[in-house]
Amino acid sequence: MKLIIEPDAEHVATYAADYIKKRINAYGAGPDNYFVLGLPTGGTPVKTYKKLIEFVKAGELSFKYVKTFNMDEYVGLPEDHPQSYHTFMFDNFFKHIDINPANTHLLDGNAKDLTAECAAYEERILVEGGIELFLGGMGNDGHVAFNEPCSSLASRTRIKTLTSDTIVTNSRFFNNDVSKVPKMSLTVGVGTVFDARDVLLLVTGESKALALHHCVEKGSSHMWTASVFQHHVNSTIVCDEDATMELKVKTVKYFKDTREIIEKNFPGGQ
Ligand SMILES: N[C@@H]1[C@@H](O)[C@H](O)[C@@H](COP(=O)(O)O)O[C@@H]1O
Repeated sequence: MKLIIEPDAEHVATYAADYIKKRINAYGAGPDNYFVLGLPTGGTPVKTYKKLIEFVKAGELSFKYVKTFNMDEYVGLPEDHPQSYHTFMFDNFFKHIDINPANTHLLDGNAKDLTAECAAYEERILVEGGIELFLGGMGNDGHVAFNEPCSSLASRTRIKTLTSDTIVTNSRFFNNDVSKVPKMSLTVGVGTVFDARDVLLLVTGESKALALHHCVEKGSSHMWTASVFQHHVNSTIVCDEDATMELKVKTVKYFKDTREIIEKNFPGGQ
């Protein structure tokens, strides 16, 4: 697992958007070769989406041959609810770029058979050849997608009950009224994200510092599900300085030095 430390959230977004642009452009996507991109919701990726939109408007990037799979969705929230992840993705990203809506995939939290919906989602990802790059965020408790603490690190797409911590945290999007936050979600599993050929997680702000410490400096554990990416051959966390507050000075120095040496001498190295 690589750790890239940027000064602030704006630079994290710049790094992430540049990374995604380079990966898509280098892939040589075309009608017979779609780039499959996994996407998150949450406050953290919004700045990255803005920068990707700017690239599309400037003609530097196209989503014509990109297919997307979102990480998760609330159960029982109407698709057109202002806080559904369907609405979030459309408003913050899809409506501004040149993607064919048929190529965007989100779990249906109102499906009659939620278990079948999850199985079909896994199947769809396989049919598309797997996910090339999964962009993600991280919860304050180190969760990835809605894989709350104690989720199996091998889990697949499924129904997941939210912890009270996540419900309270997400109540900021529901007028701070916890009673309005759905208690269940559909989410890709930790294993589903792990299967992506490339994983890029964005972590900003001091509220994520303890989670970052556990995911980078402690052992991999189902208590901090994003820690599993320690075992991934091609995973990167991009964080800001505020998120490093709980890391050892030695760890921060190592990753900063490594980055400098690599960028100078071995571009593309680990
Ligand atoms: N399901 C989402 C996650 O995918 C996201 O990473 C997390 C953190 O969100 P934020 O970026 O707003 O801190 O929130 C929710 O739990």
